[in-house]
Amino acid sequence: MSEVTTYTGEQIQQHATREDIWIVVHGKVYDVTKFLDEHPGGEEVILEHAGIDATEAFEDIGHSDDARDLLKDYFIGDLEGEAPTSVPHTKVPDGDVAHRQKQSSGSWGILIPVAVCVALLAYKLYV
Ligand code: HEM
Repeated sequence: MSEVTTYTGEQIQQHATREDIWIVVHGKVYDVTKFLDEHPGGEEVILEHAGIDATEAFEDIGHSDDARDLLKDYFIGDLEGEAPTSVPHTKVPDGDVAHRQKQSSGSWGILIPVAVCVALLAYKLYV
């Protein structure tokens, strides 16, 4: 009898990106990274459940028996403990956020001295 690997909710949450995506359906863990492109319902609906429990969504659609059979191809192990219902971190990488903040403060950083210079020039010219 072969042992089935088990994964905790925390481990599953680590796999929540397009390049590495796990979902939970009925207490089983699936690595659907390679299936994203092939999903007849589109990748967006699967991405929405990246790293979390997708059982309800999977059942709500009323997937066919073929779809249920397909699940087996992506099975990697059983869920241990509670299924995650959300991913703790934002899907936007930290670097991106930092980059955007830097950019906006950068443009203000230039605008303020320019405004001061213009005001000084205007003062010198007209007073
Ligand atoms: C590994 C997991 C999944 C597999 C293997 C799978 C498989 C499939 C398959 C084979 C179909 C074609 C219709 C059918 O045979 O039922 C389908 C359609 C669809 N799936 Fe999935 N699916 C998965 C996960 C999900 C999830 C998590 C959602 C979330 C809502 C979802 C939403 C849909 C939708 C909206 C359609 C289109 C239904 C339609 O156009 O009638 N699927 N899926």
